[in-house]
Amino acid sequence: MGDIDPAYILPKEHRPNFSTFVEVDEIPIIDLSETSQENLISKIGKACEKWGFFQIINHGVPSELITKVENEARKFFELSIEEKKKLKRDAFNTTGYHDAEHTKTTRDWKEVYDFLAKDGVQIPCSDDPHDLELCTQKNQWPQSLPHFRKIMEEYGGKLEKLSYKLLELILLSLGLADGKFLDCFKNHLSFTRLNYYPPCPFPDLALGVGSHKDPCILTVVLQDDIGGLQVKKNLLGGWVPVKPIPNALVVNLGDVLQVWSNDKYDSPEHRVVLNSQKERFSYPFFLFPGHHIIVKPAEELVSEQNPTKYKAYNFGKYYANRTHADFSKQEVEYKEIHQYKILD
Ligand SMILES: O=C(O)CCC(=O)C(=O)O
Ligand SMILES: [Fe+2]
Repeated sequence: MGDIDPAYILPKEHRPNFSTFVEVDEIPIIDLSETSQENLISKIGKACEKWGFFQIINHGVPSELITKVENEARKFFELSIEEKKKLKRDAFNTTGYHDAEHTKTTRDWKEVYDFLAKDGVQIPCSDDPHDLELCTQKNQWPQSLPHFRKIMEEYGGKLEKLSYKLLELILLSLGLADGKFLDCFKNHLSFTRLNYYPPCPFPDLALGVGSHKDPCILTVVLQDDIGGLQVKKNLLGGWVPVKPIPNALVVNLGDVLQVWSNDKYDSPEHRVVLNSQKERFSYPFFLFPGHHIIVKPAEELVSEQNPTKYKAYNFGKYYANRTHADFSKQEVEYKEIHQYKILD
């Protein structure tokens, strides 16, 4: 990555201004081994309402497994570009390797590898509401790394289970039944991602991931000790770093929870800033519903005084729109959740 490819250069107003990061360590840390379920739900509810972001400790993902994931991920990204491109993702099969993801209209300075929790699930092939064709998604594993698949499947499985537990607690914090939305997970599109952010010679012009809201239900991320993830907090005047804490996992809410909660909770904007000297790795798990799901506010949270704030939308079509926008600098920005908002 020598000469600056203009695809990476952000519009001026979106460039990171390294002098305006707000150093507060207020993003809540929640201990999942807390014995009082009531306290736990209350802490999670407060964190969701104020930040939409929190870190969890004592989450039950073994540190030996985390070390193995880190080693395998490093080996994967060190493979030759030809090897990695054998697993290249395309607009119709969204799993595997990709080095040209775009957030909004700018290319991200990163390489990714994605694998689904449920191999072989289907998503709509396009976002055209009249096109009913479905595309089958197949995981693509690197043949030259004999332990990679087993380790990654174990990690993905642990994060999936943890995500259900977090969702239950979040639903309880909203006063909803913990089993609500269970029917969403038949053929769900959840996936694990390995992110590799190489050192960047122009960290003031580009981002590892541009400012975005996750389109999923919630995200659980393991990050290394380099730092770079930031959450937007207008009240504090800008971008707040999500500080790496050894053995913690970062949790953030996605757009689906924003809609289900009828705006009681927000899916926060976040981004990843780059480092000119050091590479960074992170390993998120994104909890998604199945493509057939219609997303709309929970009826228990809608009343005459608090009417529904969103038009219902088909998750699969929304997802297909996002997936296709990942590939190029497009004229039209991808769909975002505010476009479904019912304006008063
Ligand atoms: O690298 C990270 O810490 C988070 C990346 C992220 O926000 C994403 O992949 O959606
Ligand atoms: Fe994200």
